[in-house]
Amino acid sequence: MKIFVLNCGSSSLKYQLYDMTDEIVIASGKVERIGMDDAILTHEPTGKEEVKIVTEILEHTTAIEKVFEYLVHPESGVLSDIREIQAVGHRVVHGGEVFSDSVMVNEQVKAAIKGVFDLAPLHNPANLVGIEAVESVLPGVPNVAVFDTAFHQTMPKKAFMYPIPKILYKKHKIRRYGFHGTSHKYVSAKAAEFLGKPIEELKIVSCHIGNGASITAIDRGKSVDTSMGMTPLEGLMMGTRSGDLDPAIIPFVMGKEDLTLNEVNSMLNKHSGLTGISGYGSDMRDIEEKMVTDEGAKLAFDMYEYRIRKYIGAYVAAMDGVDVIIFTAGVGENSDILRKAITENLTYLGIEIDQEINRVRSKKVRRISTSNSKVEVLVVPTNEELMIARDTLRIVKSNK
Ligand SMILES: Nc1ncnc2c1ncn2[C@@H]1O[C@H](COP(=O)(O)OP(=O)(O)O)[C@@H](O)[C@H]1O
Ligand SMILES: CC(=O)OP(=O)(O)O
Ligand SMILES: [Mg+2]
Repeated sequence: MKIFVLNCGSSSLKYQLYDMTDEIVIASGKVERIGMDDAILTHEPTGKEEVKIVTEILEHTTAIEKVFEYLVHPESGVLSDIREIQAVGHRVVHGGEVFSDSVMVNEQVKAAIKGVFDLAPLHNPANLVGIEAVESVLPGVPNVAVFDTAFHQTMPKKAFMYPIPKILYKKHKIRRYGFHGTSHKYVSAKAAEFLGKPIEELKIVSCHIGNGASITAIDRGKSVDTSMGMTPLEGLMMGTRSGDLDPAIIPFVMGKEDLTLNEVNSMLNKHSGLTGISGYGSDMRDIEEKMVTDEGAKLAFDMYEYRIRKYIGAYVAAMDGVDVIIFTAGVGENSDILRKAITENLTYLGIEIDQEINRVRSKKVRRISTSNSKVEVLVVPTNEELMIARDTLRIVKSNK
């Protein structure tokens, strides 16, 4: 069965086309910097030459249309007909408390995804656009939704409740949900496999550092706490999101700057984080380049790193120890500078890093800690797409 997987992130879209007979990737690719006039589309047909184009792509719909064009392209295509795709798996960021597992998409599911737009304003709208774009190009082909929130359903109440009047949880489901669950689940399983140990014996701190970023405490295979909350705004400082702050700032700034609720939401989601502090935008590659000479970029980097380090400490405390720390996602996998800055301040955990290995670029799972280190520190490339493809196959089969 050929399964197409779509992962619409806030600023990027990633896709993979699988032949699930042996989980082989027939084509993969991504569109980065969506919303900018120099968006980058990279299409990688297996066994053929990679295509890379830089063009204006302002919306996710346009990005998806372009991807389908390349899938059936006379030279760089891998399908003779787009209808060879038998099922499509979609990453959907927020499932609220409605979904604790992946589901077949129907009108009710779409309404439920829409029902929590407010809770993931940068993501769920993009995810639904993805579903609807596929429905129009591939009518009749089953779509499966795989939720970021599902893995974190194991969090205990003391971790997922907010210390506000309890009635608000009952009335509005205001609680912490957590995100990037598909990724945290995948990399923690990969790490256990790499170390040759059962996951049931490991305490893992998983750092998913991309444009959106979250850290999860995984105790013996189960998510017990995670840095994102009711929405993907809580927790770490991110590309454009503030992460944790004093909630009193919100009414204060609304009064002082005469902002509406929408405006303050947009400020915290789109104009904060690395963008808000550096003035150079959200891309860590730009920050790293500028911070050598620019104070704003340096401060942005230092705050970003410091906040990650504090969360690692918090989750070591939450689990009363740690065996493995994982770095994953766009920044976590690629920025040796950030990994160095974080880990050289974790000496209290007995962590020792081989900086030479840390600098090596690779798409493979690798250990960057030395053999003397008391904690294993790994870089594990995430693969949310493979997890989604597997779930899609499972759901499609069980619905037959
Ligand atoms: N070589 C690199 N060095 C540092 N950061 C990088 C590098 N390559 C990619 N990134 C960072 O990865 C981020 C994207 O991560 P990704 O996990 O794809 O994000 P998302 O899924 O949230 O859109 C970019 O914003 C960029 O900052
Ligand atoms: C939930 C979330 O922040 O996702 P992303 O990292 O793709 O923006
Ligand atoms: Mg992502």
